[in-house]
Amino acid sequence: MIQPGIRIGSRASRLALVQAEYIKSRLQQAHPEVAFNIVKISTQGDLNRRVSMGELPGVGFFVKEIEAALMADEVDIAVHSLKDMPADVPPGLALTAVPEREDPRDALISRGHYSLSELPPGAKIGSDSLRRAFQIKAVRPDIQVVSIRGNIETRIKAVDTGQVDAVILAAAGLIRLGWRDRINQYLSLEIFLPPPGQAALGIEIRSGDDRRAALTAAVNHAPTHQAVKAERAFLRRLGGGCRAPIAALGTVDGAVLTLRGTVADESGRTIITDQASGDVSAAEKVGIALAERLLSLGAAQFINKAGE
Ligand SMILES: NCc1[nH]cc(CCC(=O)O)c1CC(=O)O
Repeated sequence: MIQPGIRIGSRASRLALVQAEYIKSRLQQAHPEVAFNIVKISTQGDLNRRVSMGELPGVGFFVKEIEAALMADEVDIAVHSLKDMPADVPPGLALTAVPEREDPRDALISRGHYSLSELPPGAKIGSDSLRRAFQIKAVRPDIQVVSIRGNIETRIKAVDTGQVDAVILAAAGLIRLGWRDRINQYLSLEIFLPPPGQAALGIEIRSGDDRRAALTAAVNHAPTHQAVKAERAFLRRLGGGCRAPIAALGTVDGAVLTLRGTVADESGRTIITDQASGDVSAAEKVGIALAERLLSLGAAQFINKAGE
């Protein structure tokens, strides 16, 4: 019997296609009898590239069109950068597999190959992330953080042309695009805690599609999946849609999952960090417990305000 092909939906950006190709080849290896094809979908996030990310309404604009294609049965499997996925998966869809995480750290690319501490006084760093801006201010209050638009290539070019002295990007994206040797410094996780899901991929299908769910299991990495579940439960409990910067990273050591999390108010004046541990099988409980701890430590004041 001829098996129908499986359509893998991806954004058309270079990073998204590299990620989709990687998942396609892993799936192909695990299921040689099935044909896998990549379907490119252009998203609002790509179309609005000239608009600063902070100005775009809501979260998840990179994933929405792909989810719509999934629901409309135009594709069967979606591959997303997990950190671009909203805390809640829409009804009708399911996040079934999370492959092993790439390096979760942020990375600095600078003119003159300087590290963050070596950059000259008053240097300009290009970033569109409120989280990264606060983290920079915490160690180098003299540095000017300027808004910068565009994809990863455009941001690196801004360094090469002297528009900015440095940019901070997720190491994972740079490594996946083959630019590991452009990284001048890997920033410490102590200060630059990444947002939930950084460096991880999310494999999404229509819920109830048991055949595809079974297929995607081949690319799942259980420790990463559990870590990401904790990070996303943390995000959800804090209020996924709020504008307050939220960072979280889960790590698994044997049967113990440890989650570190940070939440800042919109001005960056108050930054609250803590960690929680628990059994790896109770990942979401760890995420919720940490969120509640941060809320009781004072995050409740600015989280609630941000939603108004
Ligand atoms: N928001 C854009 C985005 N989505 C995923 C990555 C990089 C790879 C990843 O974190 O998985 C990036 C760029 C960046 O933050 O540098």
